[in-house]
Amino acid sequence: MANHPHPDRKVLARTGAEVRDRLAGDPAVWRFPEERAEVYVVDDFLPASSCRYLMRLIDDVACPSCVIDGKDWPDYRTSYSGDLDVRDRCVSDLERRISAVTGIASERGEWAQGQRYRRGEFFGEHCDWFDTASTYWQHERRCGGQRSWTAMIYLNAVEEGGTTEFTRVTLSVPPRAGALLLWNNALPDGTPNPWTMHAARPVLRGVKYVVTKWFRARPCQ
Ligand SMILES: O=C(O)CCC(=O)C(=O)O
Ligand SMILES: [Fe+2]
Repeated sequence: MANHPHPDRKVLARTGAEVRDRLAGDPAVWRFPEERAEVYVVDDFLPASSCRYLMRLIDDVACPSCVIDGKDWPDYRTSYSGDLDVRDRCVSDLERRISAVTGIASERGEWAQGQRYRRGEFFGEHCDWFDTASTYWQHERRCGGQRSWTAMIYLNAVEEGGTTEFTRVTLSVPPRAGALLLWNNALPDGTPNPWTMHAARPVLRGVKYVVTKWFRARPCQ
């Protein structure tokens, strides 16, 4: 299997179809009109009180963000971030809400990560799926494998900047408090989707808070 270029292809294709069907049947979910990438939004996903609480929690746990292979990528992700403890009631409620929409059990995801961008901070262009030719893959393949879907919740609106931009398709998403942004990192056949390349543009005025949950092909906690 290690020699296969797309080791989790079958399960990612199946997960993609299951989640796609589920989202199509949910009137609260809206898909961006873009064939090449499956990107969805759910407005008013999280109540304002939870957003406020999670922003304070992120302030408590946030440390300078890292990227996989971070030493090769200085100044690529300048935000602050930290894992959110699922023993917190608000965090577990958020995890439950994400699983209710996607149908994916939270154990098939990494720990939810809170992220804060202050003025000038950003996350450079990247895809969330793993490069299976890299050395870090030897670790990731044993703990959950390839990334499947990404769920990201905006906790606040930003005065200026801080959009999430899918750079290979014409799609720019401004932060809206309580909105969930969801996308499939795989193509329908389960291989990595290069059209999901995205970036968090620099915050120009205000502060931006998000929570990200990256799902995997297999349980990883
Ligand atoms: O903050 C954003 O808008 C994007 C964050 C992101 O790309 C990620 O968490 O993988
Ligand atoms: Fe990302």
